[in-house]
Amino acid sequence: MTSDDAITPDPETIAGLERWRELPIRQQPEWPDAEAIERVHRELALMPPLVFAGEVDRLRQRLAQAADGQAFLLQGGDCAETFAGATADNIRARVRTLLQMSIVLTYGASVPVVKMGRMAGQFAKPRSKDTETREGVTLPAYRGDIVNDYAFTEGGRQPDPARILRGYHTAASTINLVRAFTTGGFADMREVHSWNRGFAANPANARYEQLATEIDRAVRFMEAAGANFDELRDVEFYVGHEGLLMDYERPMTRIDSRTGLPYNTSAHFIWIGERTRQLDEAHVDFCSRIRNPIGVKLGPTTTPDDLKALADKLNPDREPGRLTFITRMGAGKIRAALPPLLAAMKDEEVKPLWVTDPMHGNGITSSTGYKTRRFDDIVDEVKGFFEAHREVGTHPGGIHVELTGDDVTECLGGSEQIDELGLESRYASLCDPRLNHMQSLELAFLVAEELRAHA
Ligand SMILES: O=C[C@H](O)[C@H](O)COP(=O)(O)O
Ligand SMILES: C=C(OP(=O)(O)O)C(=O)O
Repeated sequence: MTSDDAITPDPETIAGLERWRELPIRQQPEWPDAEAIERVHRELALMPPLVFAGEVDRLRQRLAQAADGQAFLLQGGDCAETFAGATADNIRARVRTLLQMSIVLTYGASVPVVKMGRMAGQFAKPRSKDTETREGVTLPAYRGDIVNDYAFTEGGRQPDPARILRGYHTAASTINLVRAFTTGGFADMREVHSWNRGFAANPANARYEQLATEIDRAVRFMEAAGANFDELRDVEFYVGHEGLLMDYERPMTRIDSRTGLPYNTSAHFIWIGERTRQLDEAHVDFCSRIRNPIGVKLGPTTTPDDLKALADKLNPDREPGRLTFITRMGAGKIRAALPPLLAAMKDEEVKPLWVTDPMHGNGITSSTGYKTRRFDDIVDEVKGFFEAHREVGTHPGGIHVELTGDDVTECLGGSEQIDELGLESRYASLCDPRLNHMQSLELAFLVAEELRAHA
């Protein structure tokens, strides 16, 4: 379609995109210079989109299949991406880890996996407190690299609008490399062994190697029998992040010339956090007006009425694949809190996609002062998620995890048995603790077993 035959958007659609400005809003920084932020808005609004609306539509179809029990969503990446961390090595390690997890799930549970990085835009963080105090000094909390610096200095913690543009460029180079990896041969299923290269030898890797050997043998057999695996060279890979910082999300939202409808072109998938999912506030209103599939994080206090109201607001036409509920209840609560929510949506003709985030309800602080999570709690929440779906008769549709491809020591336990003293050796996250490569693979094997049992 040329710009001449672009569909003209309805003026009400355009006006609706500004409605959030009149509503209560949470978790936004106090920018020191109103003019500077306006300049950034104007500049960002002219930058090329990072994703194409047609890809967003295809993802919606894939998520509809997952909601229907025909596929499974794997969503993972850093808690908080950083500008310095957007290196080729880091991005490759994360993509490889997700590909490995996905092959474990596909092969282990015979289910197509929708692959999505918590990547290329996961730069803004909601915080429990607006400030942080260290040794008697109080400064604004770190809100992610797109807002301020982690360095605990007055200048560092000052929100800086120029960071939004750097966030855009970092997201652009990240998504560029992700696309190169996933469509340039790196993600070819015949490379299953090579994805494991470079990661330290450990029991999860050894189990993976065994599985890769089986896949290799099956692929060689099928090729000998005439199957053409060249078609499986490229993989679909999507990106998503929390749609938190409105000064980034709004300028990245554009009108699709094919349909005249608004798409947030900063990512395929946008989710609303547990702290900003109030029905009559800015984030829910804004997300209700964009075409991207929307996720909502749900903590243990969510009620069936909250769910119904969110579904009415975010998916009034009950479009398949439009709405994903990402539950993050905590291992001790999920078995009581989730079944009534599943039951409340069970009779809907078009069901939401149910995804478990076993990370955010299981945060603890170690005696040595690190934010951490126990691998056992994460596993227990995943098991509770499958149990709840079995009890109610609904589809467990996906998993959302904070992970890295690196060998960090941020979560306790796993077969490497990271203990409290071990945390400090390679703790790199600037916000919440992530699963390392081995813990991620271990979790994938567990999910594959649960999925197989559920089938
Ligand atoms: O990633 C999620 C939140 O941003 C994070 O859990 C908030 O952490 P805080 O409680 O240290 O602010
Ligand atoms: C803040 C996050 O999660 P939640 O909204 O579930 O706390 C997150 O996923 O980074």
